[in-house]
Amino acid sequence: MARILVVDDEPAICWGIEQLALSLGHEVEVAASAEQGLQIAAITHFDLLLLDVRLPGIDGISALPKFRECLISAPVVVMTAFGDLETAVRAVQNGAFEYLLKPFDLAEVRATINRAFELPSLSTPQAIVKAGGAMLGQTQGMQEVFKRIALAASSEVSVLITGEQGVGKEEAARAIHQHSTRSTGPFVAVNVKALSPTMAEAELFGHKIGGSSDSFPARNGLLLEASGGTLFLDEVADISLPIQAKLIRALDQAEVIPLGTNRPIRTDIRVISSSSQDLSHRVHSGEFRQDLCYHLSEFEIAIPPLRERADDILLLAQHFASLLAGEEANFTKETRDELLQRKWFGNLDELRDALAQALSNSGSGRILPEHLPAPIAKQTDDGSSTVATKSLEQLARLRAADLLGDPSSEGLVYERFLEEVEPALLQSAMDHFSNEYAPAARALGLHRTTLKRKLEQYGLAK
Ligand SMILES: Nc1ncnc2c1ncn2[C@@H]1O[C@H](COP(=O)(O)OP(=O)(O)OP(=O)(O)O)[C@@H](O)[C@H]1O
Repeated sequence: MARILVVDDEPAICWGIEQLALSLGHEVEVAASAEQGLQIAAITHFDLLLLDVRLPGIDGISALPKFRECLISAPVVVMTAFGDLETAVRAVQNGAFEYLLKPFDLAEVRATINRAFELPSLSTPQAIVKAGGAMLGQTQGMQEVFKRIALAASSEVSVLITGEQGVGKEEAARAIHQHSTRSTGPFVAVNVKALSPTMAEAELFGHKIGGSSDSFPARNGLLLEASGGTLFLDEVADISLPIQAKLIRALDQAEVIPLGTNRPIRTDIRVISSSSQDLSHRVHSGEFRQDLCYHLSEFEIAIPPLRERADDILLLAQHFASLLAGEEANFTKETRDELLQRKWFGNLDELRDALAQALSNSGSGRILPEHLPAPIAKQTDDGSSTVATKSLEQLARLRAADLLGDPSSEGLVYERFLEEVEPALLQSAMDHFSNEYAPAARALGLHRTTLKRKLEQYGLAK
């Protein structure tokens, strides 16, 4: 049995947690403000504190250091409905071991209480955290990411960040570095895909040119450059097996042996990696070393694709447009609807690029749907691409905008537009029905002679 203090000004939340904790066999006291909670904590021993952020009087995070003095090593769970990266980092910095996002269900609270008493290795935050962080997100999915970034920043464990291309993996890695004790050291990002196969080893581990075999390398290599800071291995799944073997050795021993030398040099690096592929699949298929996979993924952060955090789309669109144009963009209702209904298979990269193009097409800050480029197609497993919903409509809009803006098309826009799309449709129908007019005409809903005439007109008749 443990003693739990719940500080929240919402009686219903206190009651719910109290009932749950009692059913788990714990004792509970509740307080409606930080001040009241501190008075109770000063005279009673507690094993766990559940602390709300928004409270009347002192807010929960500002009160955390005082609670820490009373509670000494007891874990603290911060509860908030207003999580952003900054809140998460401050919570961890001030001694919280986890935070719960409101609204939460009781199963989550139960799991959190149980975890608190297990005291995982990340429970002792050590970071002196810098303020700042340019990552935006108000959806549950991103709040969870912020929480995990904050936890990762407070420790030295290796981190594997997973997610589709363009979801913000590098941004997350930078945030971890920036909020960690290594923030004054270098952040060295290695784009593994871009490493030339022949030079990869030299680029990573350094090399010397000529001279005696134990002289200092002529080039330091990226691992040494990252010493004292963070090494970010972008798309780590693409590292070749021979380099994987050298890398695991370097990380295990905390030293590198530059090419052409036999003298190991000590390193002090924290590794963060990213992958848009499932690393465990690569392990199973023998393309990735299991020991390296373990070494790199002591802690994992999965960033959801943009289409699964639709409530962040407009926030991010406005953010990118302001960054690009230097002022707030004006999205019409149709544009907002269009932004919201797209799948964004290229994630934030696609959103940012689409806005850059839209701003240039619009010539002003007022962005209409036809200013946006066609959506990126989704890659299927066989490498081919399926056109994303509405991309045809978008292409049509773009082409229509071109024709409408061309004075030589005056009075001919409809005809020219049809001339561009009709042949493809007619030809597809003919191909599908092995050049037989009757079934093709039936499927198209045209008279047979009309189909024949149109095919002749476009020079497609057989
Ligand atoms: N939460 C966020 N808030 C604001 N901007 C973000 C956020 N996440 C990412 N970005 C921006 O979105 C773009 C894509 O992010 P990033 O390069 O980190 O993605 P990635 O997953 O590493 O991409 P890739 O798989 O192509 O390497 C960058 O311009 C980055 O600054």
